[in-house]
Amino acid sequence: MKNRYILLSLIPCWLVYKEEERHDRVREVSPSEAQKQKLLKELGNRWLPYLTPKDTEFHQLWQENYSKLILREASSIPELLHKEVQQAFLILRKHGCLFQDLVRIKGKNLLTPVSRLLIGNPGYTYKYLNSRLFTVPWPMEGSNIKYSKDEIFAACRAFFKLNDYLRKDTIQALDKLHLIKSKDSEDSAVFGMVPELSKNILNVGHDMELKKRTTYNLTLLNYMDPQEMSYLKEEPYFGMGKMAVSWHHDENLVERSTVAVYSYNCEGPEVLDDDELSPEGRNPAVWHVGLKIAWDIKTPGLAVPLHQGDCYLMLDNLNSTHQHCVLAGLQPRFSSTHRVAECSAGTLDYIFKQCHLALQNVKDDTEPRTVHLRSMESSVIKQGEEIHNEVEFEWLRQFWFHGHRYKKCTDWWQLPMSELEGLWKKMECVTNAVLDEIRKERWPMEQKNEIITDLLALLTTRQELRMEWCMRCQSRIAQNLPEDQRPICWPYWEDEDPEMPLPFDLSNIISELQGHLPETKS
Ligand SMILES: O=C(O)CCC(=O)C(=O)O
Ligand SMILES: [Fe+2]
Repeated sequence: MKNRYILLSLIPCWLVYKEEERHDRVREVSPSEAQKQKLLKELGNRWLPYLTPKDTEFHQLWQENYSKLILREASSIPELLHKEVQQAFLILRKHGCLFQDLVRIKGKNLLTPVSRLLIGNPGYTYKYLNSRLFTVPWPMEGSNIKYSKDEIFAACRAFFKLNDYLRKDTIQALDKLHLIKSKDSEDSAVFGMVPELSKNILNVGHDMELKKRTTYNLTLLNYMDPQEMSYLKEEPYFGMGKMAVSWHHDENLVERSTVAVYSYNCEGPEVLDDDELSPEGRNPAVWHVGLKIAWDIKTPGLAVPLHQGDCYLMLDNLNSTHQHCVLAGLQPRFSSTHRVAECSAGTLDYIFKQCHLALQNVKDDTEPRTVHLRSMESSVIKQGEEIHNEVEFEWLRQFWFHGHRYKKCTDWWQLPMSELEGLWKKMECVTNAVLDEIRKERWPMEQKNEIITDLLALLTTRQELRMEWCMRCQSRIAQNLPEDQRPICWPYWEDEDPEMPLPFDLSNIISELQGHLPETKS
């Protein structure tokens, strides 16, 4: 592991240039980007209107257009919970557990202004802006997790408690707004009395739906000290001032699930008197959450000030119909954003199952490097190679891209990651075995062509993604990160590596496969 940096520097630079060219060619303006540019041009130097609590129509606008945004003022939340949570934020900052993410947006590598940490169910991950974050596990019942420090354990426990509090609170809020309709009441109106049994079944459906949308499985913590940021983007449509997080919808969430946010700005010198500072618009000294309706320029935007310990809930489909942003104040500020991440392909259980599925095609009783395949059925080969790509690019490379950051809090991921690497290595042997079989004459033409066509597509993707990950790791912005966070391009190996049956660079194999296909197909 130690010599990874050395290996990385040996990646031939022509590979890098090739990849840059590819990106230039494929980089194009997405429709939403084009629409955004058009809108900004139309606006010229005018701003769209937005309201703050100083405006008389503020509450009416909120009720009419932003009713699924719920604010819970700090005073409504138990004092002890505030204490534990705020302490937890400070501990995590003290131990350097929050990191700026090197994300990829429209082919560009960018460092997020806010520093983040994902805490949640053991083995869960959350993907945003092409980066998969891995949870520092919170201590759920029955889990036995080792933390690097007792204080970090206490911090994770505090966010687990907060999560439970916010879950219960969210259920109450949804009930109050009748946002999860009881099927029971709808149906009984139509059919008269519902027999007890079917009533129970309907209630079960209702409860499941409620659970699905409120059982937060992780929280993404944010932290930023505006004084440390030399540059923050200006909010472009309304003139709301400096943004810590630009307009966005939260990604990868269960449909219609709530996002619950706890906001904690460190107290500083008393914030300047509101009206004196800015007779119009929001107070730039105070942190706010900004909301707007997506694709709507008629409805004014909303800027809601957030004071120490305030929480807000984005209920039901608010996250998809509206966008939100975070407007910076002057003091450092933390937030804990509790989400129901869509995890059908995002848990360790899931990826292990996938790997075992792929490796069902290997006969058990063989020595490590030479594997014997059970089937050369094209669908079986294809599935195996797809999973090979999935574990390599969605798990191993994503994990090592974050360097050693996870070790700061816990060694929880080390063992599963090395197990996954072992399974992936076996899949390298499978690909090698498939290639060996193809080189033999005995396969019917049609079956062979089918396998080669699928394999070619999947190996081309593998090659392209390997180059892309090398580029991401080698970018200047990545290399300038502090040592413990610096991306590691892993897995990586040299051609002569006796443990690896195939080269890292698949160009020659791809050319060979192209040569196997009949003229018309190549
Ligand atoms: O900090 C906040 O209030 C919200 C942050 C946010 O929108 C996000 O992390 O997605
Ligand atoms: Fe968000």
